[in-house]
Amino acid sequence: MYKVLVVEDSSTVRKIVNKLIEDNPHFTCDLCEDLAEAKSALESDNEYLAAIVDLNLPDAPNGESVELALSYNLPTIVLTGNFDEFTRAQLLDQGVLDYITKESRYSYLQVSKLVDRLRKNLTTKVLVVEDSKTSRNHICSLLRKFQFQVHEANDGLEALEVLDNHRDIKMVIADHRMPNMDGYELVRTIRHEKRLQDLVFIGLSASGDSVLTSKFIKSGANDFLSKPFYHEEFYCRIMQNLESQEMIQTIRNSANLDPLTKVYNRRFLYEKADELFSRKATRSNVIVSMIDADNFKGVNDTYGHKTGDVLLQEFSALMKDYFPDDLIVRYGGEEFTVVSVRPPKVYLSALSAFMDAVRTTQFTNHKFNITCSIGVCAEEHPSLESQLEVADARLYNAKRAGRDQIMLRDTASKSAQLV
Ligand SMILES: Nc1nc2c(ncn2[C@@H]2O[C@H](COP(=O)(O)OP(=O)(O)OP(=O)(O)O)[C@@H](O)[C@H]2O)c(=O)[nH]1
Repeated sequence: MYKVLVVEDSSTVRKIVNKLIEDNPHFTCDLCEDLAEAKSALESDNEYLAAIVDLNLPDAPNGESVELALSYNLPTIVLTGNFDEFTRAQLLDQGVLDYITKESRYSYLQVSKLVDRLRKNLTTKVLVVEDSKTSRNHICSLLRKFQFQVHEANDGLEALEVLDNHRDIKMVIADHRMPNMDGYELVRTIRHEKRLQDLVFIGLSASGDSVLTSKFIKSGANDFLSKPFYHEEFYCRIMQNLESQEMIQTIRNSANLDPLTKVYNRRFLYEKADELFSRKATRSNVIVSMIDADNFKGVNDTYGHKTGDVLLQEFSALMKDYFPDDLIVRYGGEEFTVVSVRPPKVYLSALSAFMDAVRTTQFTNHKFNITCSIGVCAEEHPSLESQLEVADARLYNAKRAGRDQIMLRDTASKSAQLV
């Protein structure tokens, strides 16, 4: 749970801001109506994700509340009754994140959206690629102010190395002119790699050069920024691009994930299979396992269907713990498929550990134990379908042999040892 400090003398505005922020289950607000209350709140606890402060308070008529929040290094959003260009520029120079006029519900929605963005940014990695140290430092410090995890590279080649080492980077901001590999070549190289297709790429180009900017877009950039840029333009473009990417991800997840267990569905399995089986190098490493909870019907019959659903969710969560780098699919009912390209010994020891964990876990609030049976096909096959067929036949044999066992070839065992 993240805490947000709200300092505002109008009780109506306080209530609206509080409601909009706390509608999001990640947040709770501490409400203060003047500077004195804000001081004592910050003295007793300054673990706030952000501060939302009114510029003029009865006991702080000259922006002292803003200075206070900034002195605690809090990402600060300023609320004000009227828009004044001079004050706005002054506040942004002081280091506030944004300056929002109290006009309508829409303005307060902006505040709650920005606070949620800060929360997401804490785990969002951005790579800044720029050979000018001054410009790079400026962009990095703006990004850090918005709570991003920032990585840096001096040119395109260095950027590719960083992307390889930090595979969860979500956005790249890169200049056009750099030694070794320039921004265009970098974005073209990135777009060539399937893994990086969804990465947000924002190009930086010199002011007013529309040829450079269109060249960036044509090379595969999502957007561009002309240097020098305004603080607000910078973060509006960054936020907008990240939000579009998240929306695409949400749509994709709803097409690819099983809604109950949040592991992949069969549709995604077959899509992935094309990738895995199109190349001999990956095809020969594929290991397919069919994992089935034993006597699951009995769980439904004893505890009800809802508890059965919770068991499936907890069973899937356990699989995610033991097979973090493998593809986990709900094949149907209580039957799951795990597709791995890990070295067989490493993967099979994970299967063994998983079986042990299933035996000892107390599932659902009824705290009962279950077991599972597993059929594995580690031999090379021309298609996923035929590997699935073999793994499924072995699962059937494991069930027939008494359940709670793993069938790697023709013999069952209580743990996964290559035979
Ligand atoms: N709660 C719940 N039950 C499901 C779901 N999907 C399938 N089932 C139930 O899972 C049960 C599967 O039963 P069986 O195929 O007989 O398998 P089993 O009881 O696990 O027996 P073995 O596999 O032989 O160990 C059926 O009762 C289905 O109704 C689901 O999404 N939620």
